[in-house]
Amino acid sequence: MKITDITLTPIAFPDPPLLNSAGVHEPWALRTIVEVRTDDGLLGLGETYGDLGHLDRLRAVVPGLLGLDVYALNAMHRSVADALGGAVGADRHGLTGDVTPAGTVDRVYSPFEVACLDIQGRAAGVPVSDLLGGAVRDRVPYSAYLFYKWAGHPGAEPDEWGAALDADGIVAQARTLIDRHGFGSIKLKGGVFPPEQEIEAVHALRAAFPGVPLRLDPNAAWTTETSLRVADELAGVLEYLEDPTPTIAGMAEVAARSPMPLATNMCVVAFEHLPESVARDAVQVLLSDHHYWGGLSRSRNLAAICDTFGIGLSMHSNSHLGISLAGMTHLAAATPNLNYACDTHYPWNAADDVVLSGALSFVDGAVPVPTGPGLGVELDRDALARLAENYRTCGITTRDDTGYMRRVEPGFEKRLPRW
Ligand SMILES: O=C([O-])[C@@H](O)[C@@H](O)[C@H](O)[C@@H](O)C(=O)[O-]
Ligand SMILES: [Mg+2]
Repeated sequence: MKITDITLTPIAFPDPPLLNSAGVHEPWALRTIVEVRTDDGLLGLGETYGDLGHLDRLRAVVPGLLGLDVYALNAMHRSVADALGGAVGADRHGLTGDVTPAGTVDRVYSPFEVACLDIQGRAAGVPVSDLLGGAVRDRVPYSAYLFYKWAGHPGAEPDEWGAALDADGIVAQARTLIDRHGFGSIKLKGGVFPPEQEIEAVHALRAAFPGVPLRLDPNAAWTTETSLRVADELAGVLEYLEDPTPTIAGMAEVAARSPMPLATNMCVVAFEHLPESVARDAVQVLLSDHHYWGGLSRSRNLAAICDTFGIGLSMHSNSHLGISLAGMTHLAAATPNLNYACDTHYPWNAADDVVLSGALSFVDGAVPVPTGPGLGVELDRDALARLAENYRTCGITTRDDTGYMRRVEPGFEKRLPRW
């Protein structure tokens, strides 16, 4: 089954003004939809970042992939590495740490690997989870991913979610997400307000949702001292504290005295970061993400490393649509040691999905693992055309949370740590 054609379609879909330590989400989120076709007429799908630099790198590797067999994943990885020639992608799409040349290869390779696994599954008549070793669960739990947010984008009408700028707003947002989707655990994106306010919000969540596992993620907004103070105040309340402070060294310092496990999707984001992190016991829970850990198979390698070193495994997300959610769900289903509910931004963006509805849904806070061949999702061609037109007209080519925030608050600085 040789690859005969690859189509890359950059898309944009509406995104609410979600706040984080870097700034605020712009009105449009970008992705790239990857379609891989074979000589026997099969089609496989992938989804990845849409930032222009990444899109250019995707385009640059396509010629080397044409003609390869969809089973030749090692050759594909090699071909991507050769075509990139050591290039490093500057990461502007959101708080996922330092990008290295090897990490850049993994980011660019990922959507092609997913598309080839989709094709392999379709050819064999089995779901992608079977290709990854077989599902060990038939439903994948996700967490309610809460964000401080404005009522709407500046100059626009309030959106359906309304404002969440204090503890009451955060509890109300959690209630909406849990009522709609049944989530059984909660993650709060922090790093937006001084730590005291975010501690208050976590306590309010604990009071409103007793027994529900809680996480807080300030995306490296705190010094090590502040991190330890917050950790002490939230001892027994959080299941883990995510990226309180920058760097492996900083995380190790906090981890040595923290009463709860520390998690990351910022200081360990490529295989070459693992030896130091393991040696210093900087991170007790790793957030995997097939979009930058090199696709689904290499994410399973990561899971094996975590298993070996006794590191817990969770899953990270950025703004995404259904092809990504399908990939995340197959991977989580086939990863025995993925023992935390996964993150997903999907509820914030699902209204504008690019796949036909029906294949993916949240039932009691979990996505039932698709059982159809491949990823189990089909492209909605009308939606793809609409979202591609959004991309052409929205005026955004690279995610820039900080620049957008500065237009509203000219003095805003992305300073990590800030408190
Ligand atoms: O979407 C966001 O604003 C998040 O802050 C995202 O960019 C992060 O990468 C992410 O979700 C995280 O867990 O750090
Ligand atoms: Mg995080």
